[in-house]
Amino acid sequence: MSDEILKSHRDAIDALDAQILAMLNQRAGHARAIGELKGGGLVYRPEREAQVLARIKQLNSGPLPDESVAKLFREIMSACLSIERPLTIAYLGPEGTFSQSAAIKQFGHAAVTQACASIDEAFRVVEAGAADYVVAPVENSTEGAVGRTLDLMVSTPLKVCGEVELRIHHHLLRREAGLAGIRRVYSHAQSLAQCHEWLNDNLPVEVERVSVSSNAEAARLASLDAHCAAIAGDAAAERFGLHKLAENIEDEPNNTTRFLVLGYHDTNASGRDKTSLVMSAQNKPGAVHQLLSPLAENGVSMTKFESRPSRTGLWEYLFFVDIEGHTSEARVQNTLEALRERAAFVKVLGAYPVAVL
Ligand SMILES: O=C(O)C(=O)C[C@]1(C(=O)O)C=C[C@@H](O)C=C1
Repeated sequence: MSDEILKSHRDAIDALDAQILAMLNQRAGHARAIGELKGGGLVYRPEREAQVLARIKQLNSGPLPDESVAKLFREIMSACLSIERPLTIAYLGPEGTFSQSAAIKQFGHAAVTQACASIDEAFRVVEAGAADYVVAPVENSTEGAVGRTLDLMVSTPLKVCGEVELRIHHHLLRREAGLAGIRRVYSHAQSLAQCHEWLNDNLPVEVERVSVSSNAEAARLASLDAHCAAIAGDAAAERFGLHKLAENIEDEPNNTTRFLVLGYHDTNASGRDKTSLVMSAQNKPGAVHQLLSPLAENGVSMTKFESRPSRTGLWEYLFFVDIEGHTSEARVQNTLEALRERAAFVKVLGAYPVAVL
């Protein structure tokens, strides 16, 4: 490669960087002006963010992949929003958990993330106004529903205003560089289960598997003892400065966790939305079928159905249902009206944009 050609490309990059910088600040100036128009009210607009990201992906003609440009714009909006007002996001800690990664995926790095000891506490700090939003895991593609989040959603005054899908990649992490001498592997019970085959195939049988409260806690423990390893994700590896001895060791390659974002407000329609509901049905034959028939009658598709025993009455069930569409649409309103006539209890948990990233 000739030095001259290299220099000409770097000069071009310098010139473009100066333009990009000037444009970013122009964009931030508009965001600040919008912030002033909002007059100290609601600054975070998930429907607008979803539209911005979807449009960027559509406009993109490469060579950068759609996902990369969307991630860059995620961070640009995060920085713009933080000059309107910085947001605080509560999540199930400690630092380095997948919940924290989900919070950053949704709000970008300019948001302040606040680790909480439990999902209950994360809801409570937002309900009490000590944080703006909570990001809580609701289901995993291999392990199923997160019951505690579902239970909390039944009674919280908070509304769902977004969803985040996070691919879960587990790595074997350790302070030392090689596999030799590992006596114990720490991880959350779910992650040990999700990497069961890999552990059987790659570590001696005498290596003890110890379940702890979170993957981040596992990484912390592994960082203290040269004979221990942890199974955890990238954020925990970074947080505790551990080597990745083996990457993506989950047995199921499409392992994904879905998180919900909840805050104290409703969200306008973005054009591609979902509505989450919880309702009760009587425990008698055909009750569920009868309850759900208004969906088909109004041409509304169901994207999720999860049943859970109600904690109020024996043999009564709650049904968590996600439907396509927003509560401002007539077909969704008609469906809700019909559901309210049939079910003893219906609560709209929130209407929000379908995940774009
Ligand atoms: O459009 C707005 O309401 C803005 O505040 C601007 C902006 C952006 O940077 O594009 C920032 C934050 C909002 O959550 C949505 C979009």
